Amino acid sequence: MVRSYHFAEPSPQPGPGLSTGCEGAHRRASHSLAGTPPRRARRATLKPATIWVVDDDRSVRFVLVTALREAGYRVEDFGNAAEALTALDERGPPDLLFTDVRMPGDGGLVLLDKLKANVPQLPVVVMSAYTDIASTAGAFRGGAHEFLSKPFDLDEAVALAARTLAASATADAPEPAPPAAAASDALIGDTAAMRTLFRAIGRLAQAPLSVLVTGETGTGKELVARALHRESPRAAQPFVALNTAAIPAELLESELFGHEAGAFTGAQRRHLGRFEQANGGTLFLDEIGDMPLPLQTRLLRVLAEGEFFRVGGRELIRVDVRVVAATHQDLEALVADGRFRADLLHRLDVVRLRLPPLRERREDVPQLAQRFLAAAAAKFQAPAKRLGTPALERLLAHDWPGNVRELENLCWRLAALAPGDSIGRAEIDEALGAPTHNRDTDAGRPDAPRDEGDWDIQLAAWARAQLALGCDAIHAQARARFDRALLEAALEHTGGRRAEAAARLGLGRNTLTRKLGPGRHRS
Ligand SMILES: Nc1ncnc2c1ncn2[C@@H]1O[C@H](COP(=O)(O)OP(=O)(O)OP(=O)(O)O)[C@@H](O)[C@H]1O
Repeated sequence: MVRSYHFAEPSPQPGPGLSTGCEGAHRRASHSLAGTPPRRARRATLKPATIWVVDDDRSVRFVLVTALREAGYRVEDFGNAAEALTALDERGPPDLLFTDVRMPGDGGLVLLDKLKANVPQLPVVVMSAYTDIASTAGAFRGGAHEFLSKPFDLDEAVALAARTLAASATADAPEPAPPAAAASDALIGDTAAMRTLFRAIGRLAQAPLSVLVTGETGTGKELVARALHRESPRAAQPFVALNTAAIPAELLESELFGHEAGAFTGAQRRHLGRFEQANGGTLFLDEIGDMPLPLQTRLLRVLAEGEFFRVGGRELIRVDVRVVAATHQDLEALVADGRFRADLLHRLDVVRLRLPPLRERREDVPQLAQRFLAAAAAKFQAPAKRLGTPALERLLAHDWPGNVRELENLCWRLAALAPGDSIGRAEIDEALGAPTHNRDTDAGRPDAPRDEGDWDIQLAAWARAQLALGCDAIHAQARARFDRALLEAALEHTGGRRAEAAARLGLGRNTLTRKLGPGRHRS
């Protein structure tokens, strides 16, 4: 059984660009410890490991401390960083420390810094409800052993404690990486898949490994590559991107490796290739699946040896470049077809990051749309347009084949073209190129474009919008609207005659009266 706790997690907060249309939106605040206790982590004969939990949220402390104690650890908890540091002076370090990031006084990252300065070997798990790249990368850069997104599954937290303690018993203290350049975090997402991705980026940014980013077009592969660079020790060096599919095959070699003057017709001057331009930094090779086979062979050699000749050159050039490759194609299928070298795939694919399509993380749509509308408004020096609930429902129902890029383009179009400050459903329909539905003018038209069978699709879209906006108890809301729609249609059909309306609906008259509630005229 999975044990979990839930508490006030920052859900995408409706900001100035969004209206919620949701009366009952509130943050959840409950926790539960019910469930099977995990196996005891230490045998009774061994001295149990000591774990400290630092968090200003009493309920988080309570559930985590209880779960860790149940697992056999000696656990102490502290409401702030200063208390933990005092205890460190008095009693020496624990074997493992969990700390929250945002706390009154010194935050968790400051505590992490102080701990790493005094007891570098102490493994620290950083916990936060804010799983963006700035937070995860900041934690790993500061020397965190692991990043735990709140709310977390308690069994997972206990298992993480066991793993960390086991690893720290054998490992040397990790070298804290030098601070990377501060930068704004452009990747938006609050779904579980994106949080997992942000944690992976935060961790991978510190490691000099090749990364293969996969995902459909427009899912943000280049943004991921930029974030990996920005948060890495290479941040002060260049980030150079090359879209393999956009360059004619015959020019690609010289684009990558450069050429000497006179190397081929038209090569009047020496040209430094992208590898040289990226020296010390990161080279992003987009659409790697489109690279011609002969060039794949050359790339493989360069990646293996770290050196190459410019086209037409005799000087051996050595570079230190981290390569991040991306593709929307199935590289394994290309390998099977003989169109991609298996050994190159293995070299590029040391770590793979998969970006989910937007339709698999629709809950991120409101936040993304809000960000894009705000960016467009800033550019146009105009107030940001707002998305009404029907518009949001329509956005949530769309499948986004072009992913985030399609949403971004749509928002810019709306910001430029939609009349008025509030964007309605019809404008989204129009911008998406779908037939325009207008409740007022379409109602009653026999040829109304609204498909009679699509109300369940619209209901699903409404539910997604409400959930994305943080509304609770939406079943009751939906049922009330469902009943109202049926009752009103039936009463309209029977000219207001309740008995007949009830019969046509297959309801008892009393049930219909109850559902109509007080204040309805009797017929
Ligand atoms: N998570 C995100 N948060 C904010 N903006 C995003 C996000 N993902 C993508 N974008 C925006 O969407 C657009 C497309 O992103 P990007 O170019 O990184 O996608 P891609 O997967 O590399 O696309 P392609 O495969 O077509 O090259 C960019 O303008 C980018 O800023």
